[in-house]
Amino acid sequence: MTTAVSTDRGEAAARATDVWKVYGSGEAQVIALRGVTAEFTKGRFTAIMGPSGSGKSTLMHCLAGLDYTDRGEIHIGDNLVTGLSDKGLTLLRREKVGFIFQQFNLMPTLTAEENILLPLSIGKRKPDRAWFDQVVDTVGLRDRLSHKPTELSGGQQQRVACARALVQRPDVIFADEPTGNLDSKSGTEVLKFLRRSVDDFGQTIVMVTHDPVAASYADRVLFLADGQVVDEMFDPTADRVLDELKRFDEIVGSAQGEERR
Ligand SMILES: Nc1ncnc2c1ncn2[C@@H]1O[C@H](COP(=O)(O)OP(=O)(O)OP(=O)(O)O)[C@@H](O)[C@H]1O
Repeated sequence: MTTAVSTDRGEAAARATDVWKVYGSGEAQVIALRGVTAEFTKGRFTAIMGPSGSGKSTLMHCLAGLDYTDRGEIHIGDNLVTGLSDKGLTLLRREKVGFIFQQFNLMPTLTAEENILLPLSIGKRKPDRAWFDQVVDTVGLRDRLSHKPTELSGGQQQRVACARALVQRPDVIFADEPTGNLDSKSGTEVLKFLRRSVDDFGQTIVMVTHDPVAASYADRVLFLADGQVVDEMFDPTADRVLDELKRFDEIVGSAQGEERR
């Protein structure tokens, strides 16, 4: 497979340039990213897909300043992420980036409202009440704001996490398998919300997923294999994504067969 350099039109909200990431050393060494170059355009929804171990989470963690790169550059907007101190990274994550995780990651002792406002309170920023109301109404949580996470369904908890990410108006929201723990109805609600936040509010979203249906909500899918960007697809449908993933399986399968011979 050749390394495809990913390009997209418009201003980049996040960008990786020739990023390498190596875990471990010697025999245990794993090259998780091999020179990844990719742009994530402002106001667009991008899904990252690829086989297990292809480097999707590593790429997302490097983009979001949750992990260090070994080589190459990461930008969030005009900010160079690579080279920032721990303090600089903490500030950047707090002010520029929103996260949605598969496990929701809500604070159990706080109400839904307190969870949604937590990133703002940590950053000592005042909530814009009108915007808070709009976000809460969009995710349909108005009558659940005083509930603690244990009093909410999985889908409702993930909608709290979505609202928490959106309320701070980050440059980019990174979502790691946001529907992985949800039944298909709740998953659809979350995906529709993510789509709406792009269409109605101009939010930029980067989402790692294994699910072709989830990927079909994106504007574009970036395919990784063996730590490299190998393809991209605009205006994806679940069927086209599935076909592409099957094609990768065949290529990877035949490459492994060659190696064994
Ligand atoms: N902390 C770590 N230490 C050592 N190796 C790691 C670490 N994190 C990831 N890896 C390795 O790096 C490679 C890429 O992992 P990564 O989690 O990014 O893949 P992925 O595409 O997200 O996989 P999955 O779909 O299974 O979540 C894998 O071979 C993985 O085993």
